[in-house]
Amino acid sequence: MSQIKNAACVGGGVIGGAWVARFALAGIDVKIFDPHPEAERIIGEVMANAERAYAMLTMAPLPPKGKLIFCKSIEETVKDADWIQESVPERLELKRGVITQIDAAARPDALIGSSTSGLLPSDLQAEMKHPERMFVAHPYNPVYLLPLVELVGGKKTSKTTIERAMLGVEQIGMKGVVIAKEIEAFVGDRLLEALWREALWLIQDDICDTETLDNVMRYSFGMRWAQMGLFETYRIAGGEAGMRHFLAQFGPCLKWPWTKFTDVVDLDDALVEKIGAQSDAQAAGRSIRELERIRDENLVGIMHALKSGNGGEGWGAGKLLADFEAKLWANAKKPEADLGDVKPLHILDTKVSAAWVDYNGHMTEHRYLQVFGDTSDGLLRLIGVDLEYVRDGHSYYTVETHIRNLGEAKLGDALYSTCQLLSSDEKRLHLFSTIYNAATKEAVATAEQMMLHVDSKAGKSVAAPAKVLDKLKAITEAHAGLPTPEGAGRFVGQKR
Ligand SMILES: NC(=O)C1=CN([C@@H]2O[C@H](COP(=O)(O)OP(=O)(O)OC[C@H]3O[C@@H](n4cnc5c(N)ncnc54)[C@H](O)[C@@H]3O)[C@@H](O)[C@H]2O)C=CC1
Ligand SMILES: C[N+](C)(C)CC(=O)CC(=O)[O-]
Repeated sequence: MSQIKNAACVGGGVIGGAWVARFALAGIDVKIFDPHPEAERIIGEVMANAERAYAMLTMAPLPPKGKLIFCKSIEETVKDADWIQESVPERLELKRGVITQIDAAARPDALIGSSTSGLLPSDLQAEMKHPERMFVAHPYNPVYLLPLVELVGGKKTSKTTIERAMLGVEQIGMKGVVIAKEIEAFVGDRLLEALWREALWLIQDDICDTETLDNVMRYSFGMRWAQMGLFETYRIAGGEAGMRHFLAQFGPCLKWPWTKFTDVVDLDDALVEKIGAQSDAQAAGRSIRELERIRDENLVGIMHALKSGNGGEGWGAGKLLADFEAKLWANAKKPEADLGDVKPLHILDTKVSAAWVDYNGHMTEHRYLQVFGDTSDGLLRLIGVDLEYVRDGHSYYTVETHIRNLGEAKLGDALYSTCQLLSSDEKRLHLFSTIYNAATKEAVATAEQMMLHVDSKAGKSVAAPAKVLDKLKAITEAHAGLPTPEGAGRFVGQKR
């Protein structure tokens, strides 16, 4: 499949809005059709949450954000799209009608995915003229952060369509899994349905309340599931004899009356009110958007932890994030600069995200180090020390940093950083970076740093190769004519 350049989202609610964000943050223009009078506001709020989450998730250079274009009809929305994602309410007749309407207006080579939680693709594609290009692409909320998409073909879906869909979801940083046979609710939602039914019985029968049930999950097996899933968890639970022992020991329990979920609880008004009241108490006055932001921060933290898991190779969603970031760096515009320019190099442009703001209402201290770290990374890429160079076993390590905070940076402030080389030799790189407020041009912080070129396998400093030193020399000589930055050579402490 050629790259997705234009996407279309029909339905922009909880899921459709998050698909919009996922496509747009992957640099893809998105046309949207949703008759809801508040659709633009709702999708704008989802987009803001998504951008906040991505600012926490990665410092890799995202492509320029795709345009969001709100359309007045399905036809206008889908006519130029490479990928069309349907996310209207879970009603078969409504979905079938919308998908048939999409099919009639879409380009012959367009892919048509449905976000349905459990309807069969064969049923959805029944009235299409070109059913071969329709499939289920079932995501998990929030689509802009949870990478999994269940790809399910119907009786008339072509093999090529599923292959193209796999490439498409990979392009936007997601993990496509192909479900071998269509079945209602596919895999994830069947598992979730069983858990959900049992949970409702436990609340109905006053075994526990919603907070207790959620705590049982989040302080125990919920954490296991986030990285080991079910079967790997149980393999380990079988001890040295592994899965076969686990099955032998816990197989018989399956016949004991441990669960009731084969019967569906009667969601009568009393139970709805009981669950609603307990859920309200749990939320403790937090709005949905506030809960979404807490959820997103937690999900980012989990993915960061998994990114360094498995001995640093990454695990599960963390490895997927690492692979996606490597692609972002590889696809990023190669930094260009006139290395002989007699002025500090302009390296990084960024914006203070909500995740960077602390209880003092301004950018918190460790985020300055993050920006200075990304600034020195930007300088290193300019002299050819990029991920490929690092993979070849050499790098520059920072061995000393002195940061001065000169002012405050507030939520939403646009910032940029510059870098001046104070000196360099075959092993050392002495640099002075400054973060400026892009609007006022005032310096908000400086960092003086010493970096050492290393053989990362041997774990010792070695001379950098000529191809790097030549570039370093050009910059150092150009910067030799600059005034020594105010603050260079400073140390922490009061004047004696
Ligand atoms: N909410 C969730 O946790 C998940 C939902 N899904 C599936 O995603 C689909 C959408 O669900 P949600 O986003 O939760 O629902 P939602 O109610 O939040 O959003 C549905 C949107 O569709 C719009 N809409 C209604 N008729 C339309 C039409 N004819 N054309 C265009 N837009 C129309 C509505 O205005 C609304 O904004 C469903 O199939 C659902 O099963 C999938 C994964 C998770
Ligand atoms: C509750 N639900 C069936 C809509 C859930 C899903 O479809 C997937 C998810 O995000 O949990």
